[in-house]
Amino acid sequence: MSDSTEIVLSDVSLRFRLYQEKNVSLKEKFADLLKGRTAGHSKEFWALQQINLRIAHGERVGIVGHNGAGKSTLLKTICRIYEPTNGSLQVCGKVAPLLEIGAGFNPELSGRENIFLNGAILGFRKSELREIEEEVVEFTQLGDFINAPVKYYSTGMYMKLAFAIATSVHPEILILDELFAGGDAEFIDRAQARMAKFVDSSSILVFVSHQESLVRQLCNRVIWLDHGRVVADGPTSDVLHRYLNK
Ligand SMILES: Nc1ncnc2c1ncn2[C@@H]1O[C@H](COP(=O)(O)OP(=O)(O)OP(=O)(O)O)[C@@H](O)[C@H]1O
Repeated sequence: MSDSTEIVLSDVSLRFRLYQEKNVSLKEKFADLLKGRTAGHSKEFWALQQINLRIAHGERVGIVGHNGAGKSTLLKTICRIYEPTNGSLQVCGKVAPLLEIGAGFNPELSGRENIFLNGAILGFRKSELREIEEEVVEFTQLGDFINAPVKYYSTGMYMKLAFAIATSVHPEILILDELFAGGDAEFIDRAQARMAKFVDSSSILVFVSHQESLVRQLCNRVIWLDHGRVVADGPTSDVLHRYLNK
């Protein structure tokens, strides 16, 4: 694992266009046409605004903020699912995103087959995946369900499999969104222990959560987002203290 693993965002802003359903009269349509405006009304919305961040090797970063603050959008931008509208992004290191349960899974394939599919999407070779296959199966504790199509899995079962894959292939950068939502208490305990091991291998972790205790436990740095802007960035206890007493 290289020491140069890092994520750098320079002045990153991201704009969404919200298309609005609106009943437009024939007269308005005609006026739009004459003025050269296209049909359909859109409103611009800046989900991220001038974000400057450097996340270095060994950092475990928690992202906190109100609903709609831009946390998931920030993760998706780091994973290159969204292209910044302005600014630039540099990511050095292999990224394993664990963003939406079931993303990168084929519902018709079994859990075991999805280890290979999901692993390949994460950029790992078949031989590397064969080495981790049994360990992943064991961690999920899915029993015979591992050979059943994942379309029959519950949310919690999906999550066990997705989490086990993402944390067994030893990515340099692990990106997690609300990781433990839907998991049972026993799984959460085992997942946290596994996570601590992953974090000890000194990669980068970027973790979005509304669960203060998890952020406190896993992260050594916290970024507080508010309406798409960074309002605080620093040691976990300092930023959480400010965030919780806002
Ligand atoms: N694809 C999209 N198109 C348009 N708007 C979007 C899109 N994705 C997110 N948004 C909007 O961008 C804003 C930020 O959303 P985001 O999901 O990043 O928030 P969040 O901080 O993760 O919220 P939560 O804590 O509720 O998960 C919200 O207002 C959301 O409605």
